[in-house]
Amino acid sequence: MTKAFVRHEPLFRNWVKKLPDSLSAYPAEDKRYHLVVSLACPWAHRCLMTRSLKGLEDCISVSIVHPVFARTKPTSSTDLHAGWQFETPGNPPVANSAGFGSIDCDDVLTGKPDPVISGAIYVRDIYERHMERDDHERFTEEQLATLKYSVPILWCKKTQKIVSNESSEIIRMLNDEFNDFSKCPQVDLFPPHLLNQIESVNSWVFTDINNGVYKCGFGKDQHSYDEAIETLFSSLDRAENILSKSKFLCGDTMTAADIRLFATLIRFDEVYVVYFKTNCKMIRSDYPNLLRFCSDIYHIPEIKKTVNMKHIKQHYYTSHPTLNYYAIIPKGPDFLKTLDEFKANRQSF
Ligand SMILES: N[C@@H](CCC(=O)N[C@@H](CS)C(=O)NCC(=O)O)C(=O)O
Repeated sequence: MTKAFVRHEPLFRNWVKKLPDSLSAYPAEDKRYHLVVSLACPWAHRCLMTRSLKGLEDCISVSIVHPVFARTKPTSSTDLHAGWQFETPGNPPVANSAGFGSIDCDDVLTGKPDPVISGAIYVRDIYERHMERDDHERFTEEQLATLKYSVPILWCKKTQKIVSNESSEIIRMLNDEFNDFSKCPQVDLFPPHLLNQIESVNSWVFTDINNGVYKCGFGKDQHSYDEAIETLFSSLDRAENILSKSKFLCGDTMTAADIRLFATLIRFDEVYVVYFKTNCKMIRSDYPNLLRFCSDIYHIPEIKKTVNMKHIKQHYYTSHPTLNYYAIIPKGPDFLKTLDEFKANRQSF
């Protein structure tokens, strides 16, 4: 059996469609849909960035989970699953699933139980709620056995079901289908003339970089790591080269391809270099064009408000006891300060 990290296929792949195209169960409507996210998760972050850029905050509500994975059946002696939990601001700090660390319940959390999906204490509860309805019939035993209780989730308040748990499809829906309710319908992260180019960039950025860092971090043998790290850095070099010639990955316009790369790069120096052992080069010292790209995107106000480095570090460094048993969170290197300094230095010329 392979010891390489294998990402599980998401199981919920329904589409929200705008009226009048929509004969589907999920027509685009104001305030009908809800996102469940972690501010730490790069896949959820794509959705938050798209929601913010499109001005969909009033249309699509959000629940924010606590950054630390917890036992989701804490009274069971056989079910040791650990995953996302909801928490209430001001509650006592939370330890990791091995009992170490002390992570505060800060003000950005949206409450336990979740105020929108009533009774949900864990993200797992949302999946189980959905499964209790009729849908599990269409999943195979194997799919159910490997089901991940992942975020992001796009939830339908009307049917009380999961619409989608695939971020690449959620961002497409948020971009295309909600323009009637968007404060910025003119923002288009998938402009028609760039669609082929976006898809072609996404294919290697996803495999080698977005997922590539996870392959480095979660592979279970040297060979898997060695392969993943080679591919990761040759693709980062490739992105660096593209961004030495153009502002964004597909030219002068920021597209979904940039949002997807940014979600990994903003976590790179703070987390992946240490935690996933991706330490051949750092963005801040070795990749001037990736650094410039990160600074440009981070300083867009709609993006900046979606970046929560505290949750990012708290989540990764405490949630996998096999990687960091005592849940100690490293102090450096303050990548956001580097981005602010980069911007200030550029402006002073
Ligand atoms: N295909 C999913 C993947 C999402 C994903 O992997 N989310 C991680 C957090 S970064 C998760 O929720 N993992 C739950 C777990 O490992 O139990 C997407 O892109 O939406």
